[in-house]
Amino acid sequence: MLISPLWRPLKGSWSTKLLGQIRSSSSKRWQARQLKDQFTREAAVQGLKSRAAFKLLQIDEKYRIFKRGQTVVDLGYAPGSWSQVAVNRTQPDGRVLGVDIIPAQPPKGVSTIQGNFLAPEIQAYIQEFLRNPNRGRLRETSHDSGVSSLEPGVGLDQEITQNKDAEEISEEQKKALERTVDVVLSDMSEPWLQTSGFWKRSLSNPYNRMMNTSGNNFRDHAGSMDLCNAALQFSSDVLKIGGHFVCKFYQGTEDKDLEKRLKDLFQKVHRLKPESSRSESKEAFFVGLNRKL
Ligand SMILES: C[S@@+](CC[C@H](N)C(=O)[O-])C[C@H]1O[C@@H](n2cnc3c(N)ncnc32)[C@H](O)[C@@H]1O
Repeated sequence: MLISPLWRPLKGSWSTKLLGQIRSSSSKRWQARQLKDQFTREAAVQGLKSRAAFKLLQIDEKYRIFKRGQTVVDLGYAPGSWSQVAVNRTQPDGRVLGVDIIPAQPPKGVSTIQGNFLAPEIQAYIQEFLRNPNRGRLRETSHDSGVSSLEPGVGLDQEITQNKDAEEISEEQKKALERTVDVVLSDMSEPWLQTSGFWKRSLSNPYNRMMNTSGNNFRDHAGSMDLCNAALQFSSDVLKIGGHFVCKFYQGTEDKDLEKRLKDLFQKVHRLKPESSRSESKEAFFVGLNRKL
């Protein structure tokens, strides 16, 4: 898998430098405009599918959610900048699975499923995909023997498999065996039906096909709560112990309940609004760190 050298720097990375430049500017209005424009421009320069990448990069800089070799599920991946970040941070032996309701060109190194995440049959399909820890994982090319597959994930799963007396594993342990995911990301926003641009048959710019928010705060909030709750329920089924969760939501009356549910599943829960998130928007993020037992 080839990733542009511009992707490499992890320390003092683009977003940090960019934020430094932005903070030093004088006029607030100008600052806000710069922020918007600079992140958009920088995304294009870095070959990122959208400026949304910087939100995840800032979250990762703060909480270090990614590690090499992880399995990451990116819910609502299109056009794909979060998946690009996940591939970059987990390479060379990680795997990233993106799910989206709209068709979009999969970013390099990402396996994708097109479907409505809220549909039980789509979730069953995703879980079936994830059950095999090697499915969707890039194979490394060895110089001597051509292609070699990577070892399956280790940890609790392996421990249980090794210690198990086939008939004696409990229901809890069976469920734990099914958990192969290290990080669940959800940037899902309720999609709105396409109203223009039908002539454009674009997979590389799915934003031409659907908008992300309605402009109605209550509607955006309610829709995002449904999507976040579904992502959280899914995480409780697939996330390994110690795994992490990031979800975007639109702030409103129900977000405290969501935060409570997150606290039941994770050791630490943070609520934040990264600087690359547009200030006029009601969007914010929850980060759940270290899934409990
Ligand atoms: C803000 S965009 C995601 C941007 C992405 N994180 C990136 O960095 O490029 C939100 C995505 O969520 C998707 N989405 C919304 N509801 C969904 C659902 N029920 N199932 C799957 N995808 C959904 C939309 O189609 C849209 O592509």
